[in-house]
Amino acid sequence: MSWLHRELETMDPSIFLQYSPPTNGLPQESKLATYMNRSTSTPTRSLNQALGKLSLESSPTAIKKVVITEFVPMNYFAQPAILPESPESSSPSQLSGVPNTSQVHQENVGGTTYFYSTNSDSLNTTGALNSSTSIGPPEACMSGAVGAGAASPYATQIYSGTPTHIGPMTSKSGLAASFYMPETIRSEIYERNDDVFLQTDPRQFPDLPENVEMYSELIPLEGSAPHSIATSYRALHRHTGEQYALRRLHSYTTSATKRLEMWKQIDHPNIVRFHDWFTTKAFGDHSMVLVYSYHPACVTLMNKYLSGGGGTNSNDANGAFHDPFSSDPDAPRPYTHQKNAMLRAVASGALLPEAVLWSLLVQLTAALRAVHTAGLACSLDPTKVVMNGCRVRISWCGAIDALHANTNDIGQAQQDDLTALGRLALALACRTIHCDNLAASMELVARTYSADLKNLILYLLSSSTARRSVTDLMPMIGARFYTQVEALERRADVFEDQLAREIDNGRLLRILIKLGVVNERPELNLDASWSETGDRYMLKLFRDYLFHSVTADGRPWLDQAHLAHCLNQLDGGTTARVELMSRDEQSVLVVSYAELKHCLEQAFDEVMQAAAEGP
Ligand SMILES: Nc1ncnc2c1ncn2[C@@H]1O[C@H](COP(=O)(O)OP(=O)(O)OP(=O)(O)O)[C@@H](O)[C@H]1O
Repeated sequence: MSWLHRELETMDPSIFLQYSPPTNGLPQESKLATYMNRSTSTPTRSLNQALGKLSLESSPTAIKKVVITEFVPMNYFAQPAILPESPESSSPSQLSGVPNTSQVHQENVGGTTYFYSTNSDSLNTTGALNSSTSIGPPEACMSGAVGAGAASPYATQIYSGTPTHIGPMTSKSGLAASFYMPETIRSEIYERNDDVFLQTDPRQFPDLPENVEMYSELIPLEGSAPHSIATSYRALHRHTGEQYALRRLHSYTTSATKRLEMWKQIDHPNIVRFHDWFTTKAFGDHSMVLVYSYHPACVTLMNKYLSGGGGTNSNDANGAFHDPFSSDPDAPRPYTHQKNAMLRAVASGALLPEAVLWSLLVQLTAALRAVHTAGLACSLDPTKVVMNGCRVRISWCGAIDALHANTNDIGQAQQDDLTALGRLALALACRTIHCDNLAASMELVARTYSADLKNLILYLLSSSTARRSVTDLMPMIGARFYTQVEALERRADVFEDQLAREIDNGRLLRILIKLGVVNERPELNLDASWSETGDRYMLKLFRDYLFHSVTADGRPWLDQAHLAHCLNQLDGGTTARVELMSRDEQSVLVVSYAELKHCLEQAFDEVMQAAAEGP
């Protein structure tokens, strides 16, 4: 039986097709013919000329009954290496090289007909490449960056692997562990996503107003203690859909908002951004609401390092030291208890590595520097410093200024900030806020940490009348500043690597979506000129090759690396060739990925146009 008949037998979906006389030897209803006729840039004429020389074993009848066979995947995976050599006799054109003619030749190997197209390289792949990055119209895609150069990077788009300077990242301790271990970064991102996507149902808080100015879906922030002065909420901006943190000052309002205006100008990576304020009666009183950026999965320094976060062991999941007195922070503590708490922290290995302490201090001094330079002060407090990941931010800045509008002495408030930083540094070093006995606490610091850390704390806590400044801390921080910068650079490297992977994933997803959209659309299946013909037929065979390959003994052949490799080749529209076998295994088309990509773009555009046409 000739390949032509075998093609006809598998043709789908019409039961009876009116026979059209062959044009140059190729019947028009043949899937191959419809593919080869699909555009002027394809080798229609050459193919038809080549096929015109074929001698058919039998002539088709006037009306051909088409048998629809059930698909059985039998397109055994074949490496390009096993493709037959280009037959010298069947075509004057070359298989490889840079062809400038549109020619097709064929060869029959063991009853299977191989069709070679030699013009695929001359397809205008650049345009197709650029549009492939998007599943929408070209202007909506992010292809600007890749389309700009003459040689598109997509032309060789295969995943480049992890750069050698990134890995291997074996387990590390101290700053490295929390700053740039990929697993740590990944778990931080999951935590944030959990916070954003696994949202608490606002209906759990029926007492809260549905809308407060431009904000809705108010949820009290986890951990916020209900009291009469202030409450914190997470809320959604009704227009932008973005999340914000709201700080409501109960039954309070002020017209002295000069400092709040100044806070609005401060944009610093270690300060939670203050955006706006407004007054409202939505809560049933006359409240003032301050609006801040929302940082998902935040935890206060107090909860993370100083109060044990409710953990039952001396070390909780965050590595926080559990102080048995923390349930009652106001309880008086005898000296021995303080010292014992610190010694237990030492014994249980709960003390923070010095590099982590310096990282926190560098970030906090950077924040204080920005605040003080702007002529403001922020009342540093471990319950008002939040962390997510390894980033520290001072939260609710400006709330004190709203409450004590313009009355407090900024110079004194800045000195208080430095003292508060000293207390915080000491508390972090001892893993407890109960460091009232300065001598005992400093003894522990001196025993465990460097002299620089001890001097920094002593400087900040000194009661001399000399005016202290945050810039004086720089010599004490010294070269540790470089450690922080280096850690951040390493972190940026890890992010870049992860981003490169995500970009690749995005590309492959887009191309998979396109293939899925185009292949065997049920609503167009009744149209014989669509799913089984033209560009779509090639894509269908490619889909079979990609996902339905089987081993020689008929088992599914699965190799995800091969899948990703082929999809990358398709997205890149490379000149590499792939052999696509018809489902009856009697015909094989040898096409380049550039040609397949062209088919995909055309077919996808058709679907897009059909979708845009409307009823
Ligand atoms: N900008 C922010 N984005 C996201 N979460 C935040 C932000 N600022 C603070 N948080 C989190 O909100 C929670 C509550 O903070 P809040 O300061 O209201 O707590 P609180 O201990 O009740 O303080 P107060 O008694 O002063 O109200 C904390 O767990 C903190 O991590």
